[in-house]
Amino acid sequence: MDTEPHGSRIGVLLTNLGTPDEPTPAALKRYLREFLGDPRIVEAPRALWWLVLNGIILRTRPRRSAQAYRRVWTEEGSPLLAISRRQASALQKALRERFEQPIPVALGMRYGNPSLEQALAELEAAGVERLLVLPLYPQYSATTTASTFDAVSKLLRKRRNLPELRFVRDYHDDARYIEAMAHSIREFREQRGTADKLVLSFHGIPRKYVDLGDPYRDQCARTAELIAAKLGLHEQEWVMTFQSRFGPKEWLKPYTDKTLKKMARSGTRKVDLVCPGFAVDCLETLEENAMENRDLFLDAGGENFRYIPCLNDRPEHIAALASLVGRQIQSWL
Ligand SMILES: C=CC1=C(C)c2cc3[nH]c(cc4nc(cc5[nH]c(cc1n2)c(C)c5CCC(=O)O)C(CCC(=O)O)=C4C)c(C)c3C=C
Ligand SMILES: [Fe+2]
Ligand SMILES: [Fe+2]
Repeated sequence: MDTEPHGSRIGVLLTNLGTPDEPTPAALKRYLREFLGDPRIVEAPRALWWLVLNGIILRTRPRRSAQAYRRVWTEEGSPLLAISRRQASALQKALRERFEQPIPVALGMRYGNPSLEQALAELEAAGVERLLVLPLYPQYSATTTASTFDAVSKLLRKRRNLPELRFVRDYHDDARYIEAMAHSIREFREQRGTADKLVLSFHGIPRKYVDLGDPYRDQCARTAELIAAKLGLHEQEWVMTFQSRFGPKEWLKPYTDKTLKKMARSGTRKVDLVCPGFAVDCLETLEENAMENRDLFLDAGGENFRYIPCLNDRPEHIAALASLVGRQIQSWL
């Protein structure tokens, strides 16, 4: 982290969801207990949910999830964490170049490690008095963005001397983010040819949350439309879907897996799939899409399934994030 002292002492807390420390049932149990215990993630009567979580889910899911994580684990550890670290250091470098002063960037995960507490302590130690929180969720959802806000404000409750605070709510229609997404898809297709259909797959949430006012689905739809428009795609050349369903209740539709199966059965041969809502490749993109959903599409009669990686630490992504930060901290400079 950039710690050279400077008058303005602006800092950025870059956050993402988090990941288990190891791909083992024990580590998964710790991670899932924290994650699924968050009332923003599962809105259910607490006592009842505690029983279901501890009595059923945490007895079975950690083993299954650990197996899935093992399929994507790298020498550097969890992809989400390894890539996020690269992102944070690239962003810090870009900010220093752009604003000609050190702007420390600390990485904190909503669940697991490095924790938000560790990241806030790093920034405090660097003398940061003006803090920008940037959750890497392009589309706002109470389950993710608001949950990060809850956790940061809870931690700041312990401080006597608060920093001046800004919080990025979302950047679903940010021109540089949309352009970075379109550029990455265009580049992929220029190198490898164009498929019959582009699937833009977002993480789902329970449908009820949207019915109660979560703007997530509308923001995903807007992002998808903007990317498709930037690529000059016709209506029949792309589709927005929602993945990673959890539990028996209805989630946002159309579901990614069911859509892929239907497409394969009705004659779509070549599919490209991209995940604009994930700033970083992770279990949900690398295992669920690039492995499970690929198999599903091919088994149902599809010929070619190509997964287009997330923006990760691509230079256009880092530049888009740096310009987002720039807009937020303009009056602090
Ligand atoms: C139980 C409900 C869940 C909601 C609501 C939910 C929303 C949500 N999640 C992300 C991003 C990610 N989720 C990831 C993993 C993951 N998600 C859930 C459940 C819900 N997510 C679970 C149980 C898991 C863990 C894995 C598993 O056991 O299946 C990840 C990947 C983390 C990694 O380590 O790689 C991300 C990223 C968003 C954006 C979102 C709402 C918009
Ligand atoms: Fe999730
Ligand atoms: Fe999943």
